[in-house]
Amino acid sequence: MNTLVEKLKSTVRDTAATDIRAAFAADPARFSRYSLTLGDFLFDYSKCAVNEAVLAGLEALAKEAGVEAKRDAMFSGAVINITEERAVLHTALRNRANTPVLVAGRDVMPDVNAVLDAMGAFSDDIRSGRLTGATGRKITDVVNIGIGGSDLGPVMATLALAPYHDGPRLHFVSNIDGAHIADTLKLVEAETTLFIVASKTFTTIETMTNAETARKFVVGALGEAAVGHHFCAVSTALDKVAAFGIDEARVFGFWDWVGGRYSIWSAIGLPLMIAIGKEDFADFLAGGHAIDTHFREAPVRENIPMLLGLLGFYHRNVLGYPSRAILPYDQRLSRFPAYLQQLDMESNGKSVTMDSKPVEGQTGPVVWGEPGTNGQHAFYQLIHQGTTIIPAEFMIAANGHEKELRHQHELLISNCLAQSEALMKGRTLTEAKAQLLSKGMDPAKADRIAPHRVFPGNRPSVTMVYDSLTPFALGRLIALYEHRVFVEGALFDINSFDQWGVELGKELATGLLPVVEGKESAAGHDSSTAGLVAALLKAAR
Ligand SMILES: O=P(O)(O)OC[C@H]1O[C@H](O)[C@H](O)[C@@H](O)[C@@H]1O
Repeated sequence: MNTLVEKLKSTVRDTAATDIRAAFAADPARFSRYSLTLGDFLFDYSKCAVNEAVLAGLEALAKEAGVEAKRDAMFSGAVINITEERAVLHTALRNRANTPVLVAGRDVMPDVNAVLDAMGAFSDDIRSGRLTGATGRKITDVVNIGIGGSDLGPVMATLALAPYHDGPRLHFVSNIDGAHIADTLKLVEAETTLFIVASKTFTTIETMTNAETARKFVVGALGEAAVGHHFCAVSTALDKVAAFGIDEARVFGFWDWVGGRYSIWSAIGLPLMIAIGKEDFADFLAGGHAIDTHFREAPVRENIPMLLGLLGFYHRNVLGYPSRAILPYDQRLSRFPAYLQQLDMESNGKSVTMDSKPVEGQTGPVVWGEPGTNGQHAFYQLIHQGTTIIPAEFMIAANGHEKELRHQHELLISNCLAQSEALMKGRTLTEAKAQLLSKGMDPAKADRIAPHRVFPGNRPSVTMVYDSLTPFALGRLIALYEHRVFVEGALFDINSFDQWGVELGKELATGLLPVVEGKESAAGHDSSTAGLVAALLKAAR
């Protein structure tokens, strides 16, 4: 692998691959050469530092890392999450072809379909008012209590699909900060609210604590007997749910082969289904399935998730770029960067190989972003002129949902395209100076100012275009990123499906609680931690 990476570095130098501007000037067919379509989805990677030699090098890397074989192992239900000894089969949840998917020799599709049917029936009942609160009033508000993978997906997708939202209002509580649930409870009435307690493990302290607070809210307003009418749960730990007192008929299960950050397709998607209805939810699943089929079948050079993953690896390990920006020109995708932070950084923020050795080279980059055009007025300065090169990933719909505001959508499109063009083209010193002189500036001043107005250019980006942000398009986009993360993890030779890095902080927080409560001394903690505890206790009222 290392030899191939080194070879690719020389290829980049020898072929001047990073001079993207020159590559465009030399090849009028560059866009058609380095873009792909899948239905109404267009993936343009021509503004990256690639050429035939680089792509051949990346293909060789994929071969050496056995990416295709690893992909096939995932889809076939192999235990690829080796530290937790689990298969990785979120793809089964959106397997609309309904072909058998075997886990330890048993087809899981009947169970998947049974839960989907149960979710559909429950969601229909809530949306139609057949299922009411304890006093017979219709449910008008649903509060999802969950965190991480049990929150970010539903939050992101519900916002993304706002034009399809015709069910009850949705609210999301995740943070242990009492402000989150307190502010949310002010917006709802106990009589007309359904709480979904969403937790894969049903042990997560934030979720369990917020659920208890919600329970008190319901009991305080309507009495203990009302709890059954106002709560339901989503979990893999059915025994623990029973202990919380939620009726079995209101528990929607999923399985240990669904990772938290890959669980939007499972019963964790229940709030989304209640918002948009089961038919639109099925379209969302179908979008994910379309990408699965493409990922499994298309050869590497025509495979969008494969190329996106290879480009990610290339940017990180060959060109040395430490982060990537996710820039949706789609206001309703405003939580997509946050969603991808968990998907990508929790999956690929690792330092140990599948053979339990330290990784050589770099693993996952820092992932961040904001919707355009807001970002343009904030951090794009650094992307254009800073000393760090940040590959940008733009996404834009051909059509907004607001037909009457087409003019605004045209402005949005022109801004999106202008940014990637500016990043690639840049502005030379000569151009900058000529522009100032043409405005009548005196030459000495122009000499002084022009360097500040230079844009280096050759800054890479990909652009993804889709017809409009439908449930299908959203499902496709999420699955595309899931598989890109898979491809990068396969190239890094790490386990993308565990998350031990979140454990230490949790353990220490548990140990610190009695200290913060003033029940135990801070002895044994470092002086900073002890000093901070003392200051907070002193100020506590
Ligand atoms: O769904 P839960 O079991 O409550 O877990 C919620 C989240 O917490 C954990 O700390 C993990 O880092 C996440 O991957 C997970 O999504």
